[in-house]
Amino acid sequence: MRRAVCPGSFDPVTLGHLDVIGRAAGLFDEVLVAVGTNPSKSRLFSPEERLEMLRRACADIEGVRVASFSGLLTDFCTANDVHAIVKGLRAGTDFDYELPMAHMNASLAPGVETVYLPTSAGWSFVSSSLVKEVAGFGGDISRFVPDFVREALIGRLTSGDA
Ligand SMILES: Cc1cn(CCC(=O)O)c2ccccc12
Repeated sequence: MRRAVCPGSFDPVTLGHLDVIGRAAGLFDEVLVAVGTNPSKSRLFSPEERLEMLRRACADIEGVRVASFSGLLTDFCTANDVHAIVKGLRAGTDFDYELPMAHMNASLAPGVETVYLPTSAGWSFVSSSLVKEVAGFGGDISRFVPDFVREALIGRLTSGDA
């Protein structure tokens, strides 16, 4: 069983994430989409909300499971018999940020490889942060997230809980 992990904060999940997750599912027997629940970072959605949105968004992708993790990603990999970390890259800046982590992870868990998938060109500019910013100014984000995520995001931004 070749199992991979797709880690992220997914605050919230975007269609760019789902593009990479779906392609990773075609490369491995199983893909664990892992939501990082690092308490020191403030997020718009709670870990439970992010997990629920991911589970709904990935429900139709065969071979994908959603989980959460805190602490070291390599510890999650060891505990779940994961052999590869799959990262989506949008631009060179993503690579510059990701490469040191790949070397550190290889040092911490020599049996776990990092695999990069370039996002499809149409999603190269899409990030959770930018989607939240655009939605906050009333912009149309319907092309970048599932409908139920758009509704949840607008609800959160207009409820004053953001
Ligand atoms: C492009 C891209 C960025 N990330 C991290 C995003 C995050 O940390 O929320 C991904 C996670 C899974 C699949 C693709 C991606």
